Amino acid sequence: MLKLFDAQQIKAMDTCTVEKQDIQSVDLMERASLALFESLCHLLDEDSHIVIFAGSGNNGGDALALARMLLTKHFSVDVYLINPNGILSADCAANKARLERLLYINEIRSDKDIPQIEKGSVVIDGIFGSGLNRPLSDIYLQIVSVINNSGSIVYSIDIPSGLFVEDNSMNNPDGIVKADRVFSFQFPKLSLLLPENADYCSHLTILDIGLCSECIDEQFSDYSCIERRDIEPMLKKRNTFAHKGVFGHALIFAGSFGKIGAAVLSARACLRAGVGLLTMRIPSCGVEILQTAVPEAMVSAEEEKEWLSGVGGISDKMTIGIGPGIGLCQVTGDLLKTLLTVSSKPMVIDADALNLIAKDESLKLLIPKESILTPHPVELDRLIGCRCLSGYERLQKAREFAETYSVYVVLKGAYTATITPEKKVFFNSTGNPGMATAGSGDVLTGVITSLLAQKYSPFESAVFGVYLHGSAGDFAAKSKSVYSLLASDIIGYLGKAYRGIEKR
Ligand SMILES: NC(=O)C1=CN([C@@H]2O[C@H](COP(=O)(O)OP(=O)(O)OC[C@H]3O[C@@H](n4cnc5c(N)ncnc54)[C@H](O)[C@@H]3O)[C@@H](O)[C@H]2O)[C@@H](O)CC1
Ligand SMILES: Nc1ncnc2c1ncn2[C@@H]1O[C@H](COP(=O)(O)OP(=O)(O)O)[C@@H](O)[C@H]1O
Ligand SMILES: [K+]
Repeated sequence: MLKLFDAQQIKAMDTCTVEKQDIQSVDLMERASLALFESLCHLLDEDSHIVIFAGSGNNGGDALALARMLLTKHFSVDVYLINPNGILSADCAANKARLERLLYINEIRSDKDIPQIEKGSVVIDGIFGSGLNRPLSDIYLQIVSVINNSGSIVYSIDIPSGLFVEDNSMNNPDGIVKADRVFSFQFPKLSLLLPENADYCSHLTILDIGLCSECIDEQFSDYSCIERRDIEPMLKKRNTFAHKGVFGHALIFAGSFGKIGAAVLSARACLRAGVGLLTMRIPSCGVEILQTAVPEAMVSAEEEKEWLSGVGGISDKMTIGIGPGIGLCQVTGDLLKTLLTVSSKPMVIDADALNLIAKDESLKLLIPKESILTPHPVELDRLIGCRCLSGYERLQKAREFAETYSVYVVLKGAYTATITPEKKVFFNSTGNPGMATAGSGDVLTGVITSLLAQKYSPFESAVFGVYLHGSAGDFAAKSKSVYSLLASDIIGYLGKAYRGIEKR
C-alpha cells in the first residue's frame, strides 16, 4: 500500500533517511535525480533540446543535478536558475557548483531575464516542489505563463511547480505548471489524485528513491493508494466441495419504468462477481426484460408496474443492494425507509437511494452501521447538503459523513476513494476514462453487493470491488478503446480481472 504524506512528513522522512542510512542530504538528492534521469531518458530523443527551470530550493537542486546527468549523455541543455533573492538551499548551491564546471547557468533575477522557449523544446520544471508555502506571484507567475504557453512537452519534478501537496482551494490556477508528466519521488501527492488538478498532471510516474522503510512506517497517514499486492490476499479461494449456498444470496432493489437496464446491469455484474444466488426486486414492467436478459437471476416482482413500493420477501440471510435506476417516487422513498428500519446488516446504497436519503434527513440515522454508500461527486454533495468547491473539500466532507454515520463511503471518480468510518481514505489505482459512461456505476453496485453477500467484510467488499471493477474496465478499454467502452463490457471482463488478481 502506498501511503500519501503531507509536506512536513516528506521532509521528516528525508531527514530520517539521511540519518539512518548515514548519508548526506546531497547524496539523497543525487539518488533522486538519478532515478529521475533514468526514467526520463526513455522519453527523450537523442536530438531533444531540453530547457531546465530550477528554483532556489531542493526541487531546483534536483533539476541542476539532472542537467549534469543529461550532459553526460550529450543532450542539448539550457539551464535557467530562478534566483531573485540570491539565496539557495545548501544542496541546490552544491549542485549549482557541480554544474557550473560543465555549463553556463543562466540566472533569472528579474523579468528581463525570462527567456522565450524555443519551439519543440522539452521543458523540465524544477522550480518548486513540496516546499511551496504560498501561491506563486511576480516573476514566478510570469515564468509559469511562459512555460504553459510554450506548446512544449513539460515534465515536472516531484510535483507541478505552484501546486500544493494537499489543499489547493485557495491557490491561483494561473500560477501552476501544466505538466504532461510528473515524476513524483517515492509517493503520489494527494493533490494529484483530485479532479480539480487534472490539468496539471496528464501522467504520473512514481520513482522509488530508496527512502528508509522504517522512516516511512513511523509516519502516520490517513491516506493511501491501494495496489494489486493489497488486493491479492483478500481474494477468497474456492473449495472443491463448494456449493451455491456458500456464496451468499444477494437481493438487489433496482429499476423503474425506462430504467430497467440499470437493474439488468447490476444483476449481471452481481452474478459475474461470483454471488451464489441473486434475487432482483423490480417493478412488474421489468419482469420479462430481466428474466430474458439475466436468466440466472430470480425475480421478486413488485405489484406496482412502474416503480418500487414494497419490500417484498426479505430474510436475514440476504445481502441487500439498493439504488440503480429506482427513481425518486415518494412510495419508493417509503420503501427505502422501511428497508433501513428493518435491516440491521450492512447494505449497499447507490444512486437514487442516496438521492432519496438526501431528501429526508431522518433516513441518514437509520442507515445500518458499516453499510457501503457509493456516491459520485454530485450525489455526495446532495447527501451532505452543500455544494463543495473542490475535490479536496468534498473528500473532507465525505470523511466527516463516514465517521458521523459509521458507514463506508465510496466516492467515485478517476481515483475512487473508499473512506472508512475511521476517516481513513484508500484511493483506487485501476480504471480509466472509458468508464465514464452510462451504467458503469450500476455495475459497481452489483459487484460490491455480490462481494458483501460472499462474506467479504464491508471494507474488503468496497476496496476489492472498486479495484476489480476498475481492472475489468482497463481490460475492456484495451479491447474496445476508451471511446467505445460500454458498461456491459466491464461486466464481460470481470472474469479476466479476477484472473489478474489470482496469485500466480
Ligand atoms: N524525500 C524526498 O521526497 C526528496 C525530495 N527532494 C526534493 O526536495 C524538494 C523539496 O525541497 P524544498 O523543501 O527545498 O522545497 P522547494 O524546492 O519547493 O523550495 C522551497 C523554497 O522556496 C520558497 N518558497 C516556497 N513557496 C514560494 C513562493 N510561492 N514564492 C517564492 N518562494 C517560495 C521557500 O521559502 C523555500 O525557500 C522536493 O519537492 C524534491 O524535489 C530530493 O532532493 C530528495 C528527496
Ligand atoms: N475517468 C475515470 N477514470 C476511472 N474511473 C472512472 C472514470 N470516470 C468514471 N469512472 C468510474 O465509472 C463509474 C461511474 O459511476 P456513476 O457516475 O455512478 O455512473 P452511472 O450513474 O452512469 O452508472 C464509477 O465507478 C467511476 O469510478
Ligand atoms: K516541480
